[in-house]
Amino acid sequence: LQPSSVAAMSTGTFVVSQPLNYRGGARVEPADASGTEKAFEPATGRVIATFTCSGEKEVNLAVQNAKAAFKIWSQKSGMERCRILLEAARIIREREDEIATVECINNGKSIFEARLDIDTSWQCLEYYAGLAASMAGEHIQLPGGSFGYTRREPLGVCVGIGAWNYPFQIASWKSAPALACGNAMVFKPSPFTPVSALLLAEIYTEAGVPPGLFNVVQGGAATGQFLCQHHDVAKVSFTGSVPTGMKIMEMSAKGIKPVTLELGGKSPLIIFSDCDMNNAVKGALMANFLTQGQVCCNGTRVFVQKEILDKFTEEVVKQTQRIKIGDPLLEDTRMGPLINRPHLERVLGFVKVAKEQGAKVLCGGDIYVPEDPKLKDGYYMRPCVLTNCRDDMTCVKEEIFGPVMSILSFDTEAEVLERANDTTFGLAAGVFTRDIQRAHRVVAELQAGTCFINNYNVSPVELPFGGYKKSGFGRENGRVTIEYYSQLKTVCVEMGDVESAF
Ligand SMILES: NC(=O)c1ccc[n+]([C@@H]2O[C@H](COP(=O)([O-])OP(=O)(O)OC[C@H]3O[C@@H](n4cnc5c(N)ncnc54)[C@H](O)[C@@H]3O)[C@@H](O)[C@H]2O)c1
Ligand SMILES: O=CCc1c[nH]cn1
Repeated sequence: LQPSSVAAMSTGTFVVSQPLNYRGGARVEPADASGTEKAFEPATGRVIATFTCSGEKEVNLAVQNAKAAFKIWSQKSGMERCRILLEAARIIREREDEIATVECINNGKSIFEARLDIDTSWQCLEYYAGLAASMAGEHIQLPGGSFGYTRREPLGVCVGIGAWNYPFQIASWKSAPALACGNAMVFKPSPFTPVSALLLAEIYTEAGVPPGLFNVVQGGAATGQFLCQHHDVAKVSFTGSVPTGMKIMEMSAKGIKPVTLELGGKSPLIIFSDCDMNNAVKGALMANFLTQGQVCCNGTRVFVQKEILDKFTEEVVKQTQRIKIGDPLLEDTRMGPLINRPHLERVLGFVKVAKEQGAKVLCGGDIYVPEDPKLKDGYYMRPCVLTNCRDDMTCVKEEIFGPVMSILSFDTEAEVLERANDTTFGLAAGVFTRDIQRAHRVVAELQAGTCFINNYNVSPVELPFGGYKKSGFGRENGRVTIEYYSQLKTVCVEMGDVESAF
C-alpha cells in the first residue's frame, strides 16, 4: 500500500496484492495453509484480496518470533517503551486518511466514522505510552527491618483475536496496553477484514519496536484455535460473539490462560419523559446506526416513557429517514453497506420475523440500491425503526448487529429497570433524563459494564470498556487494563536470620 495512492483512491479500485501475514518485522506469505479466504469491498461486492489462512506451522513461527522479541522488549524501561509507542501514535495520526480509507473500503463504514475510529486508535497508543513509564509495584515494610516489594511484570506472548466491525481500532485497543506492559502480540483479524492490521504492524516496526513484537496471522476459526491452544501463548484477548467467546474460554481454560472476552450485547437505552428531546433523539440514532448498526454496545432496545412516545418516535423516524446512505468514501455519506451478503440477509430476516411477530416497520428495513451503478452489488439496506415491540419478540431479545432499532414504551422507573435488565447480555446501557438523582439511581441498578448518561456510544480511551454477564469480562482501555496484561510478582526480603521451624 502506498500512502499517497490509497488516500486518493475511490470506491471500486482498491486491490491488495502484498502478503497479509506479518512476522519478524515484515510481510510474509504463510509457511503453511488451513484454506484460503476472500476479502470483499462491501460497497461494491468486489473481491479485494484472496489470501491463505495460516496453518499450525505459520502460527508456530509467529509465536516463536513474538517470543524472541519479548525477550528484548520486556527488558526495556517504561520510558523506552513509552517513546516508541508515542512515535507509533504520531505515525498513525499522520497517516490517518490513508488508514481510514483502507478501513472504509474493507469494512464499509463511512469515511467520516472511519476517521473517528483511527482517532481513538492513536489516542489509545498515546494513553498507554503515558502509563508505560509509571508502571510500578509497592514497597511494604515488615518486622525487624525486613521488607517486601511487588513488581508488575508482563505476561509474555499475548494473542489478540478481532471482530470485523472495528478492525484497526480493535487491533490498537488490544496491542497498545499489551505492548505498554512489555508483552509481545500475535494478532488475528477477522477473515472479513484482514487488511488494516497490517498497517498497524508496519507502523509499530517503523516506530522502532523489535522485529516480531507485533505479528499478524490471517485465518478463521482453525487459525484462531491454533493460537489459543499454543503452549507458548500466555493470554488471549478476544473480541467477537458470545458462542465463539465460549469456545475461546474453554480452550484457554485447558492451558490456564487468562482471557479477556469482549462479546456481544442487546443493550437498553431508557428515555424518560423529562429528557432533553433533541439530545435523546440524537442519542438514539448514535446508539443504533453507527457502522450500519454493527456495533457491540448498541442500545437497540429503546425504552421510551409513554408520555413522550409519539413525539419521540416521530422525530426519530424523521431523522432516520434523512441518513445519507451510499458510497462510504464520500464525505457526506453517513451509512455505508453491511459487511457481506449473508449478514445483510440475516439482518433483513430479523426485520421479517419482527413483522410476523407483530412489530410495525416505521421506516427502512429493506434493501437499498444506490443510484451509482458501481454500487449496485453492494450490501446496502435502509435503517429501520420498529414500533409495537414487546419484550418477548426476537428483535428485542437477540443481537441483530444491523441498523434496526426497536422502540418499546414504559410507565415507571421500577418497571423499566426490571425489563432493561431482563437479558443474558450486559455490555452497555443508556439513560436520558434531566433529573440528576434519577440518572445516577438508574445506572446504579443497570446490569451493564458501560453506562451512558445523556449520550451514547462515545468511547474516550481513558474510560474502561467491557461487559457484565454473557457480554464478557476483563476490560479494554482505562488504567485498569494494565492489570489484564501484566502479573504481579511479590518479593519477600529477610534482613535478619532465618527462624527455622525445624
Ligand atoms: N464487546 C466488544 O468490545 C465487541 C466489539 C466488537 C464486536 N463484538 C461482537 O462481535 C460479534 C461480531 O463479530 P464476529 O462476527 O467477527 O464474531 P465471531 O465470534 O464470529 O468472530 C470473531 C473472531 O473470532 C474468530 N474465531 C471464530 N471461531 C473461532 C474459534 N473457534 N477459535 C478462535 N477464533 C475463532 C473469527 O475468525 C474472528 O476473528 C458481535 O456479537 C459483536 O457484538 C464485541
Ligand atoms: O463494537 C463494539 C466495540 C466498540 C465500539 N466503539 C468502540 N468499540
